[in-house]
Amino acid sequence: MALSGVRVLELAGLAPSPLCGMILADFGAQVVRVDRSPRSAMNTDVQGRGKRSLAIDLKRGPGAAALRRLCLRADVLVEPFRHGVMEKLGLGPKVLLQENPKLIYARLTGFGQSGRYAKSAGHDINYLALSGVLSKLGRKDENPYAPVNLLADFAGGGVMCAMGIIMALYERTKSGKGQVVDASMVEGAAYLSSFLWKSQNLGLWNRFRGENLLDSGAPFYETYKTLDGKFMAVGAIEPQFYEQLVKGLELDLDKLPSQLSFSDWPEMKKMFAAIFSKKTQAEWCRIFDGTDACVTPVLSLDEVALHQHNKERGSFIKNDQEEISPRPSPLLSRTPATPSPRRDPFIGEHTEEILLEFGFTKEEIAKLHSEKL
Ligand SMILES: C[C@H](CCC[C@H](C)C(=O)SCCNC(=O)CCNC(=O)[C@H](O)C(C)(C)COP(=O)(O)OP(=O)(O)OC[C@H]1O[C@@H](n2cnc3c(N)ncnc32)[C@H](O)[C@@H]1OP(=O)(O)O)[C@H]1CC[C@H]2[C@@H]3[C@H](O)C[C@@H]4C[C@H](O)CC[C@]4(C)[C@H]3C[C@H](O)[C@]12C
Repeated sequence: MALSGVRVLELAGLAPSPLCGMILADFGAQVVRVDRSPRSAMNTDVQGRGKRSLAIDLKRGPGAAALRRLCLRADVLVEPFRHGVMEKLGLGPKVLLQENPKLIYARLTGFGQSGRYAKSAGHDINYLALSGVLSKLGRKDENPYAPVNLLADFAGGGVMCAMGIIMALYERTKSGKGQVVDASMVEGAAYLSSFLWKSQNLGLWNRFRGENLLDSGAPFYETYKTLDGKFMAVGAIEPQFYEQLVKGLELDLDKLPSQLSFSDWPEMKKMFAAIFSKKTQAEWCRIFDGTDACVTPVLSLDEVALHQHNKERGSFIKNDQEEISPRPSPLLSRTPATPSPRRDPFIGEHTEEILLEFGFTKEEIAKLHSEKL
């Protein structure tokens, strides 16, 4: 796999860094999640696929020293704590990069390693708010709406951090040197929304929230409820696709206001909603499947793996515990990801095995155990 042979130490975090570690593991990296001792923490990492777990108390000297030893043989360290925590543990980048100059030291935070909020707590919604993106999300006359914790935690955090790590790994093949990856979720969310910034002068966003082309303002870029209480997603932006949407709705294009007549959008949305409410989701699929009307069923998590298109591509996979989840993406033709089918690791499940692999003797391991580290 693309990342075979890459050794990653992922210090256990809440949600973003576990996704980063899982992506690296799915594409072949050996990921060791460094957990707090089993006695004190409940495992909340639901993205533990393909990882092994080592539990060690970093707050005590020998525990931090053990992590420093592990870092000597690691390619990547991912730390999910607020700014300054690792320095407090004596595990900051100055120390670890001094001891292993090839180490890629990834720091996944909400606000970054500098700036007045660097030491503040926060969650996805806070980062999304500070990025400016949240101000653009939500329906007309409603409060801004954060789409679960997908945009800052995962897209702007876990995925962006994994990308930074992989870029640093590639750069290291030329320079032979590691570096610090300062992944701020505020900046990650802002960066992935560059389109919002760059398209300001295209007239896409110059109306209030929820009144624009792509933010539920337009009748042809919206979801509509069907007779059976499900939904259809409509994305017929271009005139040639919009024409097929209108045909599928059995409307006469010539009798409708112009597609881009903003002032008519609210009335057109009501008309479309009334029409969509007359048929079931399955009936609308029979009308629109195979056309370029850009109309698709809004599938639940229970339905996605059964949808013909997703089945044909194998877009969703099952592990040994019969749990369904998305197949890693993107699909590399020659070296695809092979996600582990095994259950996620228990906290500390592989402590001894990992320490042995990283050069600790059985006596040293016994000592760490005896000192309850
Ligand atoms: C599932 C819920 C989360 C959903 C995602 C949510 C929406 C997010 O946005 S997650 C993104 C959060 N932000 C970041 O990750 C940015 C960077 N990180 C931070 O800013 C901070 O880490 C923080 C704000 C997230 C948390 O701050 P905190 O003060 O807790 O920690 P830090 O300052 O970073 O310091 C870490 C300290 O830990 C010490 N440490 C670390 N490793 C070790 C070790 N191996 N040994 C010893 N010590 C270690 C380190 O030294 C630091 O110590 P000091 O502080 O003394 O310096 C989940 C959201 C809330 C969860 C629930 C909640 O936690 C309560 C229960 C907890 C229980 O254990 C499990 C069940 C819970 C109900 C739990 C369930 C879910 O996980 C949540 C709902």
